Amino acid sequence: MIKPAGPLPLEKTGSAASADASGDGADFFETGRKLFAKECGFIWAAADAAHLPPPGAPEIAFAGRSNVGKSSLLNALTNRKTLARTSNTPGRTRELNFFALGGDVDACDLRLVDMPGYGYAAASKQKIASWSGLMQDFLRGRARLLRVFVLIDGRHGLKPVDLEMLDLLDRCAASYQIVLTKRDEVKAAEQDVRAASVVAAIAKRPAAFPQVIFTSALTGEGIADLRAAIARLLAEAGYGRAAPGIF
Ligand SMILES: Nc1nc2c(ncn2[C@@H]2O[C@H](COP(=O)(O)OP(=O)(O)OP(=O)(O)O)[C@@H](O)[C@H]2O)c(=O)[nH]1
Ligand SMILES: [Mg+2]
Repeated sequence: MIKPAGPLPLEKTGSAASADASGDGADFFETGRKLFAKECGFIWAAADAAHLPPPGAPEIAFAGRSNVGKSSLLNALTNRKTLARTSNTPGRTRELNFFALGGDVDACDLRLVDMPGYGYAAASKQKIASWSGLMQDFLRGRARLLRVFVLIDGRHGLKPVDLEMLDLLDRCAASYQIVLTKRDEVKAAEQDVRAASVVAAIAKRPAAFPQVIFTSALTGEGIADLRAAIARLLAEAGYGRAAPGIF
């Protein structure tokens, strides 16, 4: 990937994601496609740490500034229009929303967590404090949280408030990976430059995965790459192919 490769066909942009992790010729694009073709449904909402779902399936979470496109990306990944509620109004998603892929709350292949956005200008101090508390409790307490995908607006790159989020993730030792969004709004000539500057900016961060994926929920660019990266992550964590029958 996961480094975007401009005009190349999508499947070719994902060479790193599709590379064989275990020496047996695994095709993570195909595994990812199959995984995300499964049924997916909303299973849980948590407005505070006391009401998180009991641990079970592996989890990945999507974080990012308000309006960056978290809910839209979740819909694109799962090929649904209205799984997660999207909005033009920043701050729409106010709780941690859990979705189950390929099962229900008790048993599924993967839980997807849509996180409330940060950097919402109109948010009160009290709201910001409760958001930070919820984030910390969630990030520190989830043994099966495999990775947090931090969405960054591809038109702007990393903002100070994004760096604060990365600091929090580093402090919580929560593995994270940057996903650039709204690729359709960025000129082809600027895409590689934007991705390279983000890769350079996170190079020394302890919990950061060093590769970046550039996506568009609108055109679908990069979505197959992201699915492949997730399939690979699951396999490397011992789920999926390592546990026959899961997917
Ligand atoms: N052009 C373009 N617009 C997008 C893309 N993804 C999301 N958007 C738009 O960005 C706005 C915000 O999208 P959401 O998915 O609701 O953003 P969010 O990050 O979930 O926002 P909060 O829940 O408020 O934190 C909507 O108007 C979307 O249509 C994209 O890939 N390309
Ligand atoms: Mg949202």
